Amino acid sequence: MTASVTVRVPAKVNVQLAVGGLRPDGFHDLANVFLAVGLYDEVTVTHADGMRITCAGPDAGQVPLDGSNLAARAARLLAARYGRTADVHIHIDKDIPVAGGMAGGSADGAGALLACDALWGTAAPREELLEICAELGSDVPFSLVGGAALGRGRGELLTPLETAGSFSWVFAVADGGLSTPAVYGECDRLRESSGQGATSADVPDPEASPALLAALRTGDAPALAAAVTNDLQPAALSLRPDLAATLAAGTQAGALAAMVSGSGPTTAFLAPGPEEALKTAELLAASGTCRAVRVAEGPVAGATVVA
Ligand SMILES: C[C@](O)(CO)[C@H](O)COP(=O)(O)OP(=O)(O)OC[C@H]1O[C@@H](n2ccc(N)nc2=O)[C@H](O)[C@@H]1O
Ligand SMILES: Nc1ncnc2c1ncn2[C@@H]1O[C@H](COP(=O)(O)OP(=O)(O)OP(=O)(O)O)[C@@H](O)[C@H]1O
Repeated sequence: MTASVTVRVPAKVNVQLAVGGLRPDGFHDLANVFLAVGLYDEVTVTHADGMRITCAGPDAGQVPLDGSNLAARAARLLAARYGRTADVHIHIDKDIPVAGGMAGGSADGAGALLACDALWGTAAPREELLEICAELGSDVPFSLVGGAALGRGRGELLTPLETAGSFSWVFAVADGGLSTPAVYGECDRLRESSGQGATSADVPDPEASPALLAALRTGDAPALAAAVTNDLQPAALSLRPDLAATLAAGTQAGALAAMVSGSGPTTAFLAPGPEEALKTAELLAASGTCRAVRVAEGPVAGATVVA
């Protein structure tokens, strides 16, 4: 019997996040262009009597260790489908910022699912794993597949995207987090207060930008920088006006593009290459406008069994 399984799962950045109108089910239709980047959580599962969750890492204190943890929910959903109990110790080595708009919880959900599938020998078909991921959250299917992909629907319906080469990113981690529903809610509020209306009847269908997809396909960082957009950025800035100073500091530090990562408050900066990314990271750290700075390349592979 396998004693333990470890799965490594990357963070994501949204290079385009086009947000459609509020749907009757409370979600928004998206054209969500995901890129997996090389900041990783590691999820290790071991047989146990009952379920137990532990977490290590600088942000570990902010991670729930009860049944609400996405990793615990993933294990329970898989166990229920295969008529077994989720008797497992889940340990999360957390390096992805918590509540930072980089899909850290989603990464742990996808990681625990893949790890339990290997530990228990359930060998669930890929389609079934993706279904469980979609049940866990809109970002979770992408954490499983990684690379680059266009997410339609609420972000869970994925089409892989062709990319060339690697893009260099700098991430500025902010103090505190932002709640994803609160940021979507603020997006609706801003739309309504501008007289536009916030429902699917008022907002045009979101579409992926052809220029952005071409930039990914050709590995052209300046073209990607010119095409990145995030419809949640005004809402994140409205809730966290201090992020404007971080964005300005990154631009001043030589970034080709500066944007809020997903629902924030992490901000993302595209650099021409890895050397320039290190330089931008140094200057950003010195600017005093963020809590920590990370550099990462993308695209990288999705959830992968490592041991
Ligand atoms: C901001 C992004 O990270 C961009 O990739 C995602 O859209 C959020 O994905 P997530 O964290 O997996 O979100 P979920 O757990 O599915 O949903 C949490 C809440 O976010 C809002 N939500 C999420 C996805 C979506 N397409 N529309 C929404 O309005 C809803 O209020 C929902 O109740
Ligand atoms: N394994 C987990 N790791 C971190 N947070 C978790 C986990 N499971 C549940 N959560 C809850 O989810 C909330 C959001 O955390 P997460 O790190 O996933 O945010 P995020 O990166 O902004 O997500 P996204 O980019 O998908 O919107 C946390 O405040 C926490 O309460």
